[in-house]
Amino acid sequence: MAGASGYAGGEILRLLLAHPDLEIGALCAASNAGTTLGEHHPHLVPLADRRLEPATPELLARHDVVFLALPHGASAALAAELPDEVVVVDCGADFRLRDGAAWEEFYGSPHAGTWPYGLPELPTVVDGEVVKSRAALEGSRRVAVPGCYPTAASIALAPGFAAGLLDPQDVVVVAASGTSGAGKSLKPHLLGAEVMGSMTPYGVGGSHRHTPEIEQNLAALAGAPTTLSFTPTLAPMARGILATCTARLASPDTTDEQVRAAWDEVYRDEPFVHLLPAGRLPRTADVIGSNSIHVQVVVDRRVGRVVAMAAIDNLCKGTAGAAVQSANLALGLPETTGLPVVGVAP
Ligand SMILES: NC(=O)C1=CN([C@@H]2O[C@H](COP(=O)(O)OP(=O)(O)OC[C@H]3O[C@@H](n4cnc5c(N)ncnc54)[C@H](OP(=O)(O)O)[C@@H]3O)[C@@H](O)[C@H]2O)C=CC1
Ligand SMILES: CC(=O)N[C@@H](CCC(=O)OP(=O)(O)O)C(=O)O
Repeated sequence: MAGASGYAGGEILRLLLAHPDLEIGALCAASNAGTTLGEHHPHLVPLADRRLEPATPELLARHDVVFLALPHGASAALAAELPDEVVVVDCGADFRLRDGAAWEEFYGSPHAGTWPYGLPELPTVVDGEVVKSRAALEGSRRVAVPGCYPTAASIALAPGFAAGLLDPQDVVVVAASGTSGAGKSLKPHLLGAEVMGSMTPYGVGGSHRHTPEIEQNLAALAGAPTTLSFTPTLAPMARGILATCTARLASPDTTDEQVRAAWDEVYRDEPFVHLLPAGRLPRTADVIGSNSIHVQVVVDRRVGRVVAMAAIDNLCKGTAGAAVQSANLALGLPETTGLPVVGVAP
């Protein structure tokens, strides 16, 4: 694994320590190569004395599966040097977008390509048919793990687009994230004094790089371009994302029962997506430490909009859990192997 000293890398290792079929190989980093894992992740007790090594393709290529948990742009160069037969699971953004122009606009560098999208339970359209994204992950040697906000927002809204109930124009997503979403490197706006007791919007005005990723996921289902207003917000908590998403009903005649049935049909058999009983609302506190997504959907009849909400742990289902779930599919293992459905509460 590369990026072992970071937040996403640490969470992947926490999950792998409980995985019955995967053995943890080399632990790699960059500036922290030579230090022990325990200096960065004291909670990973069984691995505390393991020394971090430089992330070279030669070392990583000796593994059956390589998890890359690196800053954007660093994965593509490393992945290009790994053999085709190695399963490479990239937690970064490098291979998530299909539209190269959107990549260049939001990331400001040349587009590296597109890999199967590591959100197995997301419905998508292939050859005119709605299928789950897991189909493309089974046996794949490459996986692009989604961004954390796109995971929450896409799962919240997808059933409405899959069933043709929603208007793809004027979709609005406002989502709050814990600060671990920003990674471990020092950033002045993430100092305790800045974050504690305060919520702050950022990436406003359509500038956040997850905007085209959410649009891509929804447009695939809507069969038409989607226009999205996305506003992320920093919340004073370490983990968790709550996405509150609204979209116009395509027809005012759509009943509440039809809306609920559409969401129920898509997620009824999903082990990690839980459509909450009517009246209960998703809370980040209920999913921390788990690979679960809690979803609720209601109709705001006054304005003819659906309000779809999802809560995830950004580090688990939002990154590391999706990475391990996708690796399971790539390797032909049961998809849920080693992944917690139950969180830590209160
Ligand atoms: N945090 C989250 O909630 C989510 C994160 N992700 C994605 O996961 C990836 C990792 O994020 P996160 O763990 O938060 O980031 P961190 O900043 O916490 O960790 C980054 C890791 O990458 C290593 N690294 C940095 N540059 C290089 C390089 N050039 N070559 C090899 N290793 C390098 C660092 O090593 P060192 O310590 O030695 O510098 C560190 O281990 C990112 O792409 C992020 O977007 C995706 C979804 C959610
Ligand atoms: C709170 C916070 O800063 N969150 C990160 C998103 C983290 C993530 O999932 O995204 P990537 O994998 O695309 O980096 C951000 O807004 O940049």
